[in-house]
Amino acid sequence: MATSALSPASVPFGRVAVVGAGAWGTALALTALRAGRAASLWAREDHVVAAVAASRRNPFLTVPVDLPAALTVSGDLGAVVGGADLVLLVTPSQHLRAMARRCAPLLGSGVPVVVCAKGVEGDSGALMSDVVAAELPGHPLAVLSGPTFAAEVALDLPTAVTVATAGGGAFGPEHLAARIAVTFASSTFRPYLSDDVVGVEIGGAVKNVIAIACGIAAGRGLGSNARAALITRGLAELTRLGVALGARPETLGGLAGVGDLVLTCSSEQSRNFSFGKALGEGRAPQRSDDGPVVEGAVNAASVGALSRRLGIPMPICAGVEAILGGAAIDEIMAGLMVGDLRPEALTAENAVRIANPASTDR
Ligand SMILES: NC(=O)C1=CN([C@@H]2O[C@H](COP(=O)(O)OP(=O)(O)OC[C@H]3O[C@@H](n4cnc5c(N)ncnc54)[C@H](O)[C@@H]3O)[C@@H](O)[C@H]2O)C=CC1
Ligand SMILES: O=C(CO)COP(=O)(O)O
Repeated sequence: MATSALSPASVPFGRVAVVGAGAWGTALALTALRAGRAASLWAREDHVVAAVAASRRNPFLTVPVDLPAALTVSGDLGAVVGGADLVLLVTPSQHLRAMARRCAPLLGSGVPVVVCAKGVEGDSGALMSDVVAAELPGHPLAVLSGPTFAAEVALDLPTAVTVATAGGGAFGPEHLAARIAVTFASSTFRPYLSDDVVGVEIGGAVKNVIAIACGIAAGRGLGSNARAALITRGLAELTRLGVALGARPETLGGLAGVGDLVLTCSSEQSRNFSFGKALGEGRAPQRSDDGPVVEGAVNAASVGALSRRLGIPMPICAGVEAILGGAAIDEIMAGLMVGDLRPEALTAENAVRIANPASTDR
């Protein structure tokens, strides 16, 4: 069993329940098991429970990894979350509220909940942590995010993540983020701690939209320079939105911002990037409600609505939203190259300045 070098004095949570047996929930359950915890996984689909029972494989996981017999996979939500002392919510963002609501009467009193979905709620523009706080009052909250292709985590390849909890203060051994970190830490899975929940969440939600933009550019054959520009100016967009919501700019320079942008915007392993690439090539990307989630395709609109409500200019995200609404790709991409020439704004100080709604910085 791998051991943790991080916060060795923290007591790990012993029984981890994972709600959502998609690729990421499955990989996180495996990570908990590898770190020496008991883990159980709730699957929404009967066929997933049946497939695991028959072959120890989950069809949502695209790599051939056998799930150990020690991993309980069940469709009985109460049985999965009832005995847990830590619960991970890993459903797509647009279904997270309903899942949290279903969990409410089933969770033990005061059991901490970790948000692992990446997105902003459609109607409300709420962050996932706010959604869960509203549905599960009395349960301490954390967010786990970062550059983490589920397939690579399932294959036990080296990965670093950020675990964020609100409230600040020193990360002593009793701190929730420290306890969550040791629960999952191993020689191949390294959590870092943060007290900037908003920054970590905004990074994860917005990078999916930027990844679609990068995919579109790749599909259109716009080259590597364009991709680097989209990643960097995408970082400016998620930084200014995050700062407007109270995040610290340096959080967006970390794993949950730059780290996840670099990963998702430069690999066809990313569903968001691949979705964008198909669009850029003029193909209709395949998507279904029961298939792999493409969060950016849903979140382009929710991020767009939130940015407009706050008066934050996010032209790349707005461009993706417009393309998904039927606008001509070439016109939108060309539109990103015009406008007043202005100082580049990416530093902490500038991020605060450009969070000013009066700015039209691109
Ligand atoms: N796959 C990855 O590499 C990573 C995914 N994430 C995030 O994790 C979240 C879950 O994504 P994946 O595990 O990749 O999903 P997936 O694409 O592997 O599977 C789809 C999931 O959606 C669930 N689902 C579909 N309709 C639902 C409904 N009405 N209610 C509840 N659940 C429903 C399915 O049961 C299944 O678990 C997303 O927010 C994603 O952005 C985060 C990091 C890595
Ligand atoms: O969030 C992810 C990696 O950190 C997964 O990205 P995709 O959903 O684009 O595959």
